[in-house]
Amino acid sequence: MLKVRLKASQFLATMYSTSLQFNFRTNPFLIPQRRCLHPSIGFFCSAKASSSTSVVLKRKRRGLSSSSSSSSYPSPYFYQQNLGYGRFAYDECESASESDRDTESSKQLGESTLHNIEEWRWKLSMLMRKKDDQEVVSREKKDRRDFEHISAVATRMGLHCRQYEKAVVCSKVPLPNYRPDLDVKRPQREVVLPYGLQSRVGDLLEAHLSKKSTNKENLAHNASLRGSNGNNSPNDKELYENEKPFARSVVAERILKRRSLEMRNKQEDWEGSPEGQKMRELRRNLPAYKEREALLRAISENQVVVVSGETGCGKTTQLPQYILEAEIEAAHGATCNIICTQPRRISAMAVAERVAAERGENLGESVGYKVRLEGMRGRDTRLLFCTTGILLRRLLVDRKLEGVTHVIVDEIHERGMNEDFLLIVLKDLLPRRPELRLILMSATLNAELFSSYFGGAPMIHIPGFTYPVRSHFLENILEMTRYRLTPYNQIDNYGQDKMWKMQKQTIRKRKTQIASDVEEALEAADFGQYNPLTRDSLSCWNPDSIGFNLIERVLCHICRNERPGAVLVFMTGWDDINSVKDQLQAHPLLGDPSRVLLLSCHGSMASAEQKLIFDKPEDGIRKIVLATNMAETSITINDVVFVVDCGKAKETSYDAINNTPCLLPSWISKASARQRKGRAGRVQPGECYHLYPRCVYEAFADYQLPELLRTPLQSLCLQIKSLQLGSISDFLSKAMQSPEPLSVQNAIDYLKTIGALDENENLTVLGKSILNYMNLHFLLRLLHCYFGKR
Ligand SMILES: Nc1ncnc2c1ncn2[C@@H]1O[C@H](COP(=O)(O)OP(=O)(O)OP(=O)(O)O)[C@@H](O)[C@H]1O
Repeated sequence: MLKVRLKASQFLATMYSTSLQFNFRTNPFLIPQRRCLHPSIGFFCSAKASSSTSVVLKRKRRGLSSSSSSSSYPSPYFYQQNLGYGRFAYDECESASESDRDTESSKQLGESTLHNIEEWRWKLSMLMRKKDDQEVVSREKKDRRDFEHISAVATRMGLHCRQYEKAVVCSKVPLPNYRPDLDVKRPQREVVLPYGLQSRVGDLLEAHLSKKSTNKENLAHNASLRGSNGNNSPNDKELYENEKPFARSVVAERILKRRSLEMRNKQEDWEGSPEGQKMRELRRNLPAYKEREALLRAISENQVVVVSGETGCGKTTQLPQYILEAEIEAAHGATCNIICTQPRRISAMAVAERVAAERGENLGESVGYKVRLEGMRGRDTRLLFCTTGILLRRLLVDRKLEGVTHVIVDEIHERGMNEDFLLIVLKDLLPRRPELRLILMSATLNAELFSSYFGGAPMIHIPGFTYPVRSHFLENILEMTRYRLTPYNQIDNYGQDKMWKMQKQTIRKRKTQIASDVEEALEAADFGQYNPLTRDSLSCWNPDSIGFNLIERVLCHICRNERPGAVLVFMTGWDDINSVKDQLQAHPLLGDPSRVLLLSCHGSMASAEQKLIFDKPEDGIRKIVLATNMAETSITINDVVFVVDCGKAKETSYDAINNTPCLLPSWISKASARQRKGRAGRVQPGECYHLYPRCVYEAFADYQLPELLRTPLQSLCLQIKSLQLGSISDFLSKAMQSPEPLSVQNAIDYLKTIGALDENENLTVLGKSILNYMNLHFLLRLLHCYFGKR
């Protein structure tokens, strides 16, 4: 017994170190739908208004008339609508790679913490400029002096500013004494209804209302008949009961037909308008357009189609739109229901926004999105962009995806855990839903693998299109910048956390296969054609460091010598981003807010903050975005001309020495490097600076190993049981690339030995506690992120 307990506690410790990974990435189902964790954690209590730092409410875009609010405070209805309460049923967990958030630097006693007043000025001037936006909400910790500072800036700009407990609001309209949406003591909570129930209630209500009016007409008609024919006609009850099934289906049909025709008229109006024609012209220039008919034909003739499209070809923004347009043209707009999954929140939101704009609509009309804690979807939304986790969560309560006509899974080449899980579940579903269409989209050319998994599904390839993007590898960068690498200028400075991070840098040195390949490639490389300084530098290049100083030098080079345009820097995680940002802020050029706007983009940031990366800075200011691999796929930042790629991303792997799983930076794949490069050149020519030599790039794997194969199996098995996906080995054997059966069996045996699974492979109380413990750790981590405490 003692032995078992000991093992269980060891296991818990192991889980503790990895729980974030599994809660976020692998198990979107585990997060309770009730999201209010603690009254003081505003961002968990509601949707939009709950972002941790700033939120911009868009009034007009959500269909509120501007007249109702030009001078007065918005009604509670406004907040109800704008905050998205009760509108969406599904929630999603955050991916681990996006969630490793570090603490904010601690405050100095008695000193104002408002180190980012320039950022505030910029945010407020953006607010002034955007006529659709009404206010900025910040939940960062502030004291009275900070508030006064912000309030003074806002007042000078003619804005209204108020503090509601921990939140500060700057608004174009006068603010009330009390804001229910910012009340952390009595937070408004989202009422979560399962999707199926929501739509059933909607349909029943609609049918009921239409039937009521039909019945009224019939009753009037019968009354007149009775008046003339005496008592020979059927009584009212009989009439009502006989009519019921007939009326319901006919009424529903009529409503759907009417809506479909309305959608078609609206689409035709837009296509005929000058703006619509201009947009059409732009869209026609994308390579996907040439394949439009072939794609639509393949989709109508086959249940599964695999589309491989290189970066910039238009697969993400165009293909879902082609299906929607075709359905609307065929007057089936109101009956189609297309779901397109994206691996990340930011891409789901940004793509939905772009597609809505291409259709001349506001978000929430025919195109919407749903991501963790927020979304925008209306009655007529027929094309919904959501994260993979959201769809998985829906599948848990709506196993047949009732009403859904098309599922599009984008960026499947990334082979994240959620995507692989989703494919197993969808493959199971297809025979039970023969009319459902599944379209798999991959950015790169590994379509055969997916096609054979789905029984030889047809493949369509779309060539990519980007404006020319020049690649510069480390050797060229060193020549260009004349920067000299020494053993001493490659130690990344993580500020306060230096000791801890230094240990982490040592851990990085433990060799993985790819690290050995990189070393071999470096040994075999011949840099003979480069000048001696460059050769010296290359000989002491440290592949284990991210290279903060080199990044600084490259950014300086771009700012001083290159044409205007934003820079997107790919880092590995929140800790790197923060440390580099601190370093850059201390630099005379890069830290000068009148010349450089420094922004970060990371998975644990609020969506409103993430979206700032799409805004254009003022003329003469260069935008530099420090992002994780979350900005790698599907998004287009219009003004990005330069990409800086550190060549690494965080991924789960085993620390073989401690025998614990961990999330550590490792080399990316060639596919990822191409995707990173592809973020430049989407609307104009660009440059990509890879901070590693070309020979290292050649040593990269073509694709990253699927997360399913990198993830520790014990926790994976527990996840499968908690999701009620049947026998663990049966489920895993259905994966596109399943783990070794022996390893699966060992993991199951281990879980049985410690008592997490019983003899029949059911979760025991201990197993459930482990999962809850993992959730608890997840919550602690969130609290830690929110309050900035270690
Ligand atoms: N927000 C935007 N603003 C301007 N142009 C855009 C925007 N979004 C997309 N585009 C244009 O549409 C093209 C296709 O974008 P899309 O996201 O569909 O590409 P993709 O084929 O999915 O590539 P990737 O997988 O690399 O994201 C872009 O290269 C760009 O020219």
